[in-house]
Amino acid sequence: MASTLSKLDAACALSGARRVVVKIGSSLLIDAQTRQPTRDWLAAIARDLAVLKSEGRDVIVVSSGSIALGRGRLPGLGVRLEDKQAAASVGQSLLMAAWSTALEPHGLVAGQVLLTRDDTERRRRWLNGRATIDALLAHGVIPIVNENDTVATEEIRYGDNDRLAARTAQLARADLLILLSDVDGLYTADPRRDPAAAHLPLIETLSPEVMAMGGGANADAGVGTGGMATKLAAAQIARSAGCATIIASGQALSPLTAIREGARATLISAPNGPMAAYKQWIAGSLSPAGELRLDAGAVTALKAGKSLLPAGVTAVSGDFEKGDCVRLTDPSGLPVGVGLAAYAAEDAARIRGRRSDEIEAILGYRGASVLIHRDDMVLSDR
Ligand SMILES: Nc1ncnc2c1ncn2[C@@H]1O[C@H](COP(=O)(O)OP(=O)(O)O)[C@@H](O)[C@H]1O
Ligand SMILES: N[C@@H](CCC(=O)OP(=O)(O)O)C(=O)O
Repeated sequence: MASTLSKLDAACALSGARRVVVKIGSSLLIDAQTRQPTRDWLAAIARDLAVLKSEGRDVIVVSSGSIALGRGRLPGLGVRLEDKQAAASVGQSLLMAAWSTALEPHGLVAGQVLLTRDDTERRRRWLNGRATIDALLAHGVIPIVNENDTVATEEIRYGDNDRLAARTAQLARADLLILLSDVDGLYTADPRRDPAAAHLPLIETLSPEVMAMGGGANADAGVGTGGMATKLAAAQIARSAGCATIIASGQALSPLTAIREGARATLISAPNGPMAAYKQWIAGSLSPAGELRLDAGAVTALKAGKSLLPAGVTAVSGDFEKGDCVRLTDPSGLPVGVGLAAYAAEDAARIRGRRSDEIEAILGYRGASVLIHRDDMVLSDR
């Protein structure tokens, strides 16, 4: 009975998702013997992705494989950091070529996105990354994301693509993250070591007991980059961003179709949607670094669900960067809400009270047409 429920749950989560991030590890994409892309598997997953796109869903792929492909092309490379980075440099273009070839028969275009940890942890860069991904999706492109291994050193790495995928899901405000693995979900213990381990179809709380089932970090030293523990850590990041996670096997051809058809998998649900989680984060975890005083017209517009235009701002105070949280106040100084500024304090002060079409002439560059986008704003309940 439990497995029937699991089939419905993972399948339903996929049918209901609006924006999906699919993480694909090197072992699925690259043949261990030939060190070439697994063309049949890629062709099949491209078909799966095309189906999701044709249903109107946004799809983002997080693809590993650059280092393995680069090593295949430059077999003489050693194991030093710079050798790995050289492998990534050569392999990343091979990886993108493989993706473009696989997606082309479906009329789909692949867009390369290389991220380092700073891109999702520093809000200024985070806003830029989000805008790029949104623009790619708006043009029907499938972003193919990987870590920027050529420049990322240990201190600035995500470390594994499971976590990178969760951060990408958070950045893109996806509602579903699919981690394709060599195992069909989470078990009560490592099924390779404990044949009595039971499959868990649905996880609603990532309790310490559940987290412990993945073992410690690098529990499976020598196999990938950390086994189930990194997948659970990724699911936890996704969940706190309002994004559910499916852990499923990617070993057969067309694994996404298999999930749709009820293949066994684990669904880790998320209680709130991504937008609610994002707004909770803005309202609850960030301390405002400055203040924008609004005129009465702007206050009315915000309450009607509009974004904040520079024209409605009468004063700017504090020292904030683009992407920082700022307090919004009405003409008498009473709180209206908080939001993430699309301009730093200095530029905000220069464009306050001015029309959006004057911004470029005033600042000398074309930035956002609003000072705070409505999605990046939380109004006080008054
Ligand atoms: N509780 C668990 N449930 C399922 N798999 C587990 C568990 N604990 C450890 N594992 C191991 O994690 C492996 C999947 O992690 P990994 O090899 O990193 O996957 P991938 O290469 O697909 O990213 C499984 O093959 C399994 O041996
Ligand atoms: N960014 C690296 C992969 C990192 C990683 O987590 O790999 P994997 O365990 O195969 O998902 C690469 O492209 O080779």
